[in-house]
Amino acid sequence: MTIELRVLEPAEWDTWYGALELAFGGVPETVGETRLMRDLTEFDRSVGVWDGDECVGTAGAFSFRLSVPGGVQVPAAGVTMVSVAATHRRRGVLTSMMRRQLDDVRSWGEPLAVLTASEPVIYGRYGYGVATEHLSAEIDTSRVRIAIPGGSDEVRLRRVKPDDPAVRDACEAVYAAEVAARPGMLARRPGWERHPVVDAGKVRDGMSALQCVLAERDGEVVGFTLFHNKPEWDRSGPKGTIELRDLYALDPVAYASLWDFLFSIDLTSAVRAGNRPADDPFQYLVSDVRRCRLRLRDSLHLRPVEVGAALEARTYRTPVDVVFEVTDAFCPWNEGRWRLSGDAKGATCERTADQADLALSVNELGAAYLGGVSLAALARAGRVREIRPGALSEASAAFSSEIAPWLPHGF
Ligand SMILES: CC(=O)SCCNC(=O)CCNC(=O)[C@H](O)C(C)(C)COP(=O)(O)OP(=O)(O)OC[C@H]1O[C@@H](n2cnc3c(N)ncnc32)[C@H](O)[C@@H]1OP(=O)(O)O
Repeated sequence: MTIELRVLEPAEWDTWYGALELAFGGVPETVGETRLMRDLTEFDRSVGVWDGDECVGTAGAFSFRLSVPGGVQVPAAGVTMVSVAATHRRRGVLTSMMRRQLDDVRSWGEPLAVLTASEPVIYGRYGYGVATEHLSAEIDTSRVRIAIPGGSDEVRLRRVKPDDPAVRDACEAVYAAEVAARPGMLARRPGWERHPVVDAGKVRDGMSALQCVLAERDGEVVGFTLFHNKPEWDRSGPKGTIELRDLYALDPVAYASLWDFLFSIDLTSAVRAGNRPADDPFQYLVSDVRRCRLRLRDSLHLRPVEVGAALEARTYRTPVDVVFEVTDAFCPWNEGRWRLSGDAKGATCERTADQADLALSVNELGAAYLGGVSLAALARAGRVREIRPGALSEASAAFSSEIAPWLPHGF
């Protein structure tokens, strides 16, 4: 039987998605999740690998716009729904899909490809670097208190229905303000506003349906939180947990007020947060950071598909003029020397025959791209080589970001 890789047809979606679910263990998603993924699938950007009429490989790409340092939203392929059947693994099926996909992304003119990995070991070979981390926390709210800056009396907290269209609009406006400020976030495309409120099967684990509380000042929505409550009891009494899904606010007072609300819900003694920015301010407001059990994990993996266009698309915190010698075995069109000249206003990045100042692979460029991983730290790990003395600290300062890059949700 011949193996065929081809673009996905809408009529094939159920079989294709069934193959994906099976590769992830075979536990079906909720109806809401499946419907959302069906609606969000971009068929002409998805491929299936077929062994006869059996789907043995899946991969898709969303046409995202990713916020980068400087606030520009850059076209980026959001690599998603990647799987290979257990019967066909380790025969190069994934590599064939990644080859096709990166060639496609290049032809679509998107300078970046991004993904979240089921296992971080998979994607380095295709040129991805870990560009963002996320912070998780398990906070003992029976012991930990949160400090609220003055002015909280002006913030009104109001419980609302999370899927009310007016509520969604107000929350999306708060989200959009954050996208402009923080690299790594995705500008919302039509349909994606359903993502934060889709029923993700948490209810099965004994959790409440999604709950939403708005923070308002003078009648304007200035923040919101989405969460589940998981009530539990033992012989000494209640010990429920708040499972945080989202929390955004436009100012520090609204932000702290929402956290304080979550900390003080009766019959609960813990807040669990699975995906917060690495520099989330709550860490600096709590009375006992050790009892917050903080942990960092890799999140967004980023690949410059066109090195020149990618480096030109962002701005640089301090002036920079360096020549990179780039290696890229999987996408050799990026190999060679590139001169990057830029500052906080803009940048150019062009091929050059000049001497190289720094040598690195495309993985390190991807890791450093959003400003969350420093080139200097990568050099100390032996992954960036300084050729011209001074070039490392110049480039490292220029690439850095004042605010930690963060991807708030998977895709
Ligand atoms: C963006 C996303 O959607 S992430 C989700 C990824 N999907 C999953 O995790 C679902 C379960 N796993 C799978 O479906 C498959 O095992 C995949 C997709 C991870 C790998 O597919 P395969 O077709 O087996 O990969 P392929 O044969 O092309 O492997 C290429 C190389 O990567 C290595 N590799 C692939 N997957 C893994 C892994 N999970 N762990 C370690 N090495 C791996 C292979 O050993 C091979 O190495 P080599 O070139 O040195 O021989």
